[in-house]
Parts: sequence; C-alpha cells; structure tokens
Amino acid sequence: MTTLITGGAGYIGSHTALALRDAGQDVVILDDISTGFHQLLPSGVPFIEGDIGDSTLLQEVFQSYGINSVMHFAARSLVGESMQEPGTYFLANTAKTATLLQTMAQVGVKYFILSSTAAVYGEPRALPIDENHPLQPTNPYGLSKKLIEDMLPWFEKAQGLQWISLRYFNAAGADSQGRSGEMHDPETHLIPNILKVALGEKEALQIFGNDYPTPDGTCIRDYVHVTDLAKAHMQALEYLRASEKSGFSRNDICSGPMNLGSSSGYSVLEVIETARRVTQHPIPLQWSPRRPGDPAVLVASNEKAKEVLQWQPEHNNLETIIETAWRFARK
Ligand SMILES: NC(=O)c1ccc[n+]([C@@H]2O[C@H](COP(=O)([O-])OP(=O)(O)OC[C@H]3O[C@@H](n4cnc5c(N)ncnc54)[C@H](O)[C@@H]3O)[C@@H](O)[C@H]2O)c1
Ligand SMILES: O=c1ccn([C@@H]2O[C@H](COP(=O)(O)OP(=O)(O)O[C@H]3O[C@H](CO)[C@H](O)[C@H](O)[C@H]3O)[C@@H](O)[C@H]2O)c(=O)[nH]1
Repeated sequence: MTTLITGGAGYIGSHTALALRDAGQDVVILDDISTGFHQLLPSGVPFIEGDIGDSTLLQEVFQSYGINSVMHFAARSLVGESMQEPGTYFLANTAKTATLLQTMAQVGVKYFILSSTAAVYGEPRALPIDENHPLQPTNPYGLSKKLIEDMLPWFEKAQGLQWISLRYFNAAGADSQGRSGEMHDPETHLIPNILKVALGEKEALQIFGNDYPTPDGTCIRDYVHVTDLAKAHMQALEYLRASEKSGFSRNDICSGPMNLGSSSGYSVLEVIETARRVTQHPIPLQWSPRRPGDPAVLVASNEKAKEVLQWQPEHNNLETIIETAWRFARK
C-alpha cells in the first residue's frame, strides 16, 4: 500500500507527503531536485533522487518499495517558459509521464493521481468553470497536461489504470506548522512575490494589468490552500481504492478529472490589501502591462470534488492563506 510521490521535494508534493506521513501511510519520494529543494523533504520519508523518465529506476523503486499507487506532481510548470520552449514541456511533462504510466502498467501499479491545472481550460467561456468546460489550453504548459489527461483513459481501457486528474486552480499558503511552504526560483506567483516585498527582498510588487473587465481592473483568481490540496489527494486515493474494494466493475469506477478550487475569486488588488493587513507592510506597487496569456477571471466550480470525494476546503479564507504563507516566508 505504499504511495510513490513524484516531485515530493516541491511545493505541493511536499505538503502532500507530509499529510500522508502524518496519517501513518507509507510514502516514498522520487525527485530530481530540478526545481525542488532538499529542505522541503519531510523527515522520515524515504527519498530517491532521480528522474521520472528513467524507466529502469522506476521499476526498481516500484518493486523494492511495494508501490501500489502514484501521486504525480513532478513537472515543469512555468507558463511563460513554456511559451519560449514548448518542446521542453512536451518532453518533460507529457513524454516522461508516458514513460511513468507505461512502467506502472508493466509492473501492475494501478492507482494514479495527476497534478493537472486550470490551464487545461484556456480562456473561460462560462464561470464558474466546471469539468465539462471545453479544454482549449492557450499555452504549451496547459497543453502538456491536457495531453497527459488524454492518455489516461487509454491506459484505463487497456490495463485497468484507475486515475483521477486533479485540476488545481491557484495553489497558495503553507503548512500551518511551518514545515513546508512555497519556494520557486524564479518565483512567478502572486502571493510569494507580495511577501518578498514585505520582507524587503523586492522594492515593489509589479501588477500585470489594470484594464481587465473586472470591478477593479485586475485579474481575479481562485486561491486554494495547499493543505486542502494535500487532503484532496488523500481522499482521491481512498476513493479509488474503496471503489475497487466495493466490487464496482471497471466501467463504474469514476476515473476522471476534478477541479480543486475554493470557488471564490479575489482580484490582485484584494490579495494585496489582505497581505497589507496580515504583514503590516505598505507593499508599494508598480503598474505594468498585462502578462501575456493571463485570463481575466478564473474561478472553479468545486462541486464534483465535494460530491464525489466529500472534499471540503477548510482554509478558504484568504487571510488564513496569506498568514500561513507569511509565517513560512519569514522563516
Ligand atoms: N503551484 C500551482 O499553483 C499549481 C497550479 C496548478 C497545477 N500545478 C501542478 O502541480 C504540480 C506541483 O507544482 P509545484 O508548484 O509544487 O511545483 P514545484 O516545482 O515546486 O515541484 C515540482 C517538483 O518536481 C520535481 N521534478 C520536476 N521534474 C522532474 C523529473 N523529471 N523527475 C523527478 N522530479 C522532477 C522538481 O524538482 C520539484 O521538486 C506540477 O505538476 C504543477 O504543474 C501547480
Ligand atoms: O508578480 C506578480 C505575479 C502575478 N501577478 C498576477 O496575479 C495573478 C495570479 O498569478 P500567478 O502567477 O500567481 O498565478 P496564475 O493564475 O498565473 O497561474 C496559476 O494558475 C494557472 C492556471 O491558469 C496554472 O495552473 C499555473 O500553474 C498556476 O501557477 C495573475 O493575474 C498575474 O498577472 C501579478 O500581478 N504580479
């Protein structure tokens, strides 16, 4: 019953590894530390430094640790970089995940949870976005994840893979005990960049665009706490395992995509105002042109995850999200 966490030295993977470990479950992390950090690795969890595209290594790990499920976080995930180097994204995300899925099939590992993204939807046609919204990614990063989603039903049909693709909206916040948090280099995300200003590491927060069709002209996003994401992963895995135990035939098992978001939207300026209150820092601003590829509004419908997984985001409050991130940033 051991779960392999790829990308467990990264932001969301390390929080999920902590949650599984805290729940007494057996976990192993595989990470090549390309964008992750040794200091995010949870203590007491076996760690293998290596590449998810290395089938021989994967076979060894699956067999020696008795892996029966994989939570797959490892990926490149910078939208801007993907516009410059699309091939890197199709190889690192789509092709390496094909190797991972093929090796799982060879060894008989059946459960798979994918870190997918709101970027698979592209420009929203209706809000809130539910899972039936058309998938028309506007950048190679989103397409590299959509292509993985397209592969999954074929592995399901042919080899019985049972999978859930969790489409996160904007992951934010940090472990409430300060054991992990958001670390990216370069950091492109809004909240950690605001906190860098509060810490004096940046002079001002650049705001990309003030002319969006939103009440204050800045983009609206759905921020979901990373601890709630971690919990959803555990519930997704429990759901797949329980569905099989209860004797459902393969077609009844609800492999499929699920949005993970809080279902409420905040503008960039609202996030900054909240961060000003939390940090007691003025956060100077610098207005900049729109960032290419940013949709005006992204807000999830999270009804499916609530209904199917009984998932309930518990740290929805933007203030709590920023407080936990702030505690980690100061460390
Ligand atoms: N952060 C967000 O807001 C967000 C939103 C939607 C989806 N996602 C997805 O969630 C996942 C995790 O995101 P994150 O923010 O934690 O990213 P991250 O960069 O912090 O973590 C990714 C981890 O994967 C590792 N990795 C990358 N390529 C690897 C490879 N070939 N072999 C082994 N390890 C490899 C990195 O070293 C890193 O530790 C990604 O798949 C990302 O696309 C993130
Ligand atoms: O320094 C900054 C950083 C961001 N923003 C703005 O803040 C909002 C949020 O930006 P983030 O970079 O924090 O997040 P994104 O919405 O761009 O991206 C997130 O959501 C995407 C889905 O569209 C992908 O899933 C991606 O992996 C994930 O990080 C955007 O309007 C962006 O323009 C700024 O104004 N200044």
